[in-house]
Amino acid sequence: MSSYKLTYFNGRGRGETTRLIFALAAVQFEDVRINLPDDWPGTAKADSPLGQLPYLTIDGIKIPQSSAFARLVAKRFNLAGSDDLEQAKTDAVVDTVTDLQNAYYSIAFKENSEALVAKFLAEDAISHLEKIEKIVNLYGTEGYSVGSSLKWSDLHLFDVTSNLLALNVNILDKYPRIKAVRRNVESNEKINAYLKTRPETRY
Ligand SMILES: N[C@@H](CCC(=O)N[C@@H](CS)C(=O)NCC(=O)O)C(=O)O
Repeated sequence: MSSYKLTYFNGRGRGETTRLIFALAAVQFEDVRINLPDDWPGTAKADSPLGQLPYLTIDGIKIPQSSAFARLVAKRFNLAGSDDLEQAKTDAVVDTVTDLQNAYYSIAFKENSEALVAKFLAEDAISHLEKIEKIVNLYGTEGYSVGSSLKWSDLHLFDVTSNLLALNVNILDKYPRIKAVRRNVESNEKINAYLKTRPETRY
């Protein structure tokens, strides 16, 4: 059995999808949370492979880039798709969700950004949500983004759309497929238990 250590800031951010994969697979991992500003940059930055977080240390080997290591872990625990075609569909959903994640991060940390956030919610976020609804409709069944079992794409969708719901509780009302995936993820027993005990953070 491999050992896993996730190093990230004390937030959900680009680390939470992997935490959710571990929770769903019921796999133990070390959850190292770097505190800002005290512990960053300093030695934590120097220790990271690319001067960024997150990274995952697997049996002593550090892997940067959140999608790369989330995909690896998902593959190991059968949450990445059952054949290469289903894996590609799952990756396509993940990438479509990551486009939204990147757009969200481009506005989330700006100071005095009320106007920017309002514009994002009215325009950019909607355009991304429409694409996500479309691809989930294309590849998934009710409650699943791909096929008919939970995959890491569902977990990624769940976490990233939570950021939008925190800004506008009604933002998903026009996206029934996205909402069904969220309900399915949230009602999973292992995920539900994890959500109740994880640290509460804004992002
Ligand atoms: N493509 C990378 C992006 C990593 C990234 O942008 N990390 C940010 C936090 S989410 C970071 O480390 N910022 C601090 C810094 O660059 O000093 C990934 O997905 O892991």
